[in-house]
Amino acid sequence: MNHRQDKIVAVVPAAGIGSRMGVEIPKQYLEINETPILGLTLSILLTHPKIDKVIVALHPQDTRFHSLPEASHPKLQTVIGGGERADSVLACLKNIDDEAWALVHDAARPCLTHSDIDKLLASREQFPQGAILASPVRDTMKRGKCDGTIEKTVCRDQLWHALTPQLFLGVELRDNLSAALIENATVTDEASAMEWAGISPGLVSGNVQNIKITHPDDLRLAKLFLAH
Ligand SMILES: Nc1ccn([C@@H]2O[C@H](COP(=O)(O)OP(=O)(O)OP(=O)(O)O)[C@@H](O)[C@H]2O)c(=O)n1
Ligand SMILES: C[C@](O)(CO)[C@H](O)COP(=O)(O)O
Repeated sequence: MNHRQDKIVAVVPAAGIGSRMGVEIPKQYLEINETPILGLTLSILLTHPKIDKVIVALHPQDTRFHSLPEASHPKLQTVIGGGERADSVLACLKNIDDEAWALVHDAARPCLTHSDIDKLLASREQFPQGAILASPVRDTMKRGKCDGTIEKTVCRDQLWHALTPQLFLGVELRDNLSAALIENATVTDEASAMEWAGISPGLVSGNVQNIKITHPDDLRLAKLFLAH
């Protein structure tokens, strides 16, 4: 395919408060092996040879970012994020060239590998409209009822966990995300905005260790994964 211009801009939503983590400081500043999660995530992106620029969305009241060693990296730019993850992503997308590819990656996923980034970038040949890293569900899937019992077993064929990064042409993602938000569509990841616009993004099987740190237990898992 014609990549038009092969400029890759990483977009990192890091403006959340980490309420499910249940601690005082935003989870992206919790440390694993004495390094803040956001620092770990940024260093993976900043050291990837194909990533030209990294734009990070920060909470308006963020006081910690400037203390990270990565904060002064020449490839890095910051913007103020919004009320929801999608608003933060959109704030970043307003700062990228129309023809650049946006590689959107959660600050809270510090176990991403360069080989998974390479796999996603290479998938543009197969999925020119963009793709996401994902992992097929492994367990038997149940739909529950409000009373805590099982309504039914759900067929797990073709069910995937959506991971990040998610890769789309910046201008297309920006237009679809902004239109989906105006229409109050449910947009929990970039692919949902593209799906809303009638596009079928590709699914690229990624490393299951690329977890999102959401609950306290995830910190222990991430530490284990990063040790290997
Ligand atoms: N308004 C928001 C909300 C979330 N995020 C970012 O989006 C990523 C994934 O979101 P999630 O895990 O839900 O983070 P939080 O919103 O911080 O967590 P919680 O939902 O538990 O409050 C995180 O890197 C988070 O910082 C963001 O940039 N802007
Ligand atoms: C984008 C995401 O990480 C994909 O798994 C996820 O949707 C983020 O938000 P969530 O609220 O934790 O689902």
